Amino acid sequence: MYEKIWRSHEIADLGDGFSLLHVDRHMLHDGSGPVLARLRDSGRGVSQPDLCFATLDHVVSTAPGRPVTSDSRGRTIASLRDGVAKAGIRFFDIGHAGQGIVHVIGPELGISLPGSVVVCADSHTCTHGGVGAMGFGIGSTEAEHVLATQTIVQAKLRTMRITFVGEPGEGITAKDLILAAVGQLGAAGGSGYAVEYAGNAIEALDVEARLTLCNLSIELGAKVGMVTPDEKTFGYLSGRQFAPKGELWSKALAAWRDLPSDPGARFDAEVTVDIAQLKPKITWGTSPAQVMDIDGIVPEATSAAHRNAAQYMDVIPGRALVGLNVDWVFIGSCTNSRISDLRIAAAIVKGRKVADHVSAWIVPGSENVKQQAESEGLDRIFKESGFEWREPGCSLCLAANGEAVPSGARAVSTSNRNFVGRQGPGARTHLASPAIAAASAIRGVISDFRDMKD
Ligand SMILES: CC(C)[C@H](C(=O)O)[C@@H](O)C(=O)O
Ligand code: SF4
Repeated sequence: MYEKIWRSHEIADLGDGFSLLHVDRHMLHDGSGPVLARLRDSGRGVSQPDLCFATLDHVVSTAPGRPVTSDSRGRTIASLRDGVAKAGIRFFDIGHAGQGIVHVIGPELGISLPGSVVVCADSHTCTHGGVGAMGFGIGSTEAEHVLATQTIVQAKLRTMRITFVGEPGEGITAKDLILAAVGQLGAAGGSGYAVEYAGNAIEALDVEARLTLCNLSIELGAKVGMVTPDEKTFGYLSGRQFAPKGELWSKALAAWRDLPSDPGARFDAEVTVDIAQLKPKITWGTSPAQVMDIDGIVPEATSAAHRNAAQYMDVIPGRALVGLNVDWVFIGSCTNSRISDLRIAAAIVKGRKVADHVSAWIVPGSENVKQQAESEGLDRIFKESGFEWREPGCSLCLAANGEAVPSGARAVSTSNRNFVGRQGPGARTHLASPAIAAASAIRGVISDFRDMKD
């Protein structure tokens, strides 16, 4: 599939493994203002503004009323607004339909399509592979090149297929599958590869779960992660705002049906992940690869890095995580902030109260997710139980917006990175699924959720 998409976008073979590729969709976020300004200052224009889509997500406040939380953030926001207005780029501003985390709105609005090349100056652009797009993160110089030419120079990646074997057990979600893969392969195990996820368990996932799965490809080191588009994908995209319509839709469908890897296709690497005995996962350390079963024990230290991670996280090798006091719970981010994630969390939270000492936030991934959740009454369920119901954005995922987990506090977070200081200086992050996060908010300690469903 990667080869097919590559070939259909290759404009020129530049030698030494590099090619010039056509870019179908360029997503911009609030880091993109300076790139637009540089392009302007160099006297060049945006070649195809219709193929660019901009939103605000990283630095905007998710508090009601959207306060501007610092002068520099205010300037960042103003710079994007100014840049997209001058370039004539479609822009989803805060408070407007369509706004949200860049990797949530791409698929949701039908901007990212099967077989398309989607780029964004953001490492989690691999997320768009959940609908069968070849999405990858680029640097800001590359983004400038894309704006000027709607093309990009890339080196072809090697291909890896990760096949999940076995039937997933009770309560296993896409987050658990991908954390298991990251744990097995390591944080650099997919480095240099475009990954295709395969197996019955992947086919059984709904489209939003496939987006969650592909989202953590970069935590494997893989720039690209994809799931074969199928009837579920087409059903999901049909009728979305920017998806093709009418005759174009029929033509697109015919092309998309040719995308799956041919039977017998050879991959540079084949990996299997056995999920027959898989348990819901949670990270104990400061890398997404430092992951364990929710009912397991923190592994014994094998290296200085391991000891440092355990020390930073204030966890003890050989002991359980379940039962450890939790101060913060964050349900959000481009990993797990879609409507299906909020429904899972709401089912656990309903009729229960968040523990008194826990600050618990729900940050919907987009305006559309927020509105859908409100139309289903999920916001009331969350608010009545003591969660904060926030505006869409990256929020506590990276703490670049005036929102942070305090130093020394322990958070259960549905995001994708648990690096030192990621959610705020000194903050301790355990990555897990929305179900584990919701259960932990209610009990006030790290919790399994499998005994909590109604
Ligand atoms: C700020 C942005 C460039 C960054 C990324 O590239 O991924 C962020 O989204 C992240 O998740 O760390
Ligand atoms: S939600 Fe987090 S991971 Fe996703 S784009 Fe925003 S900061 Fe990056």
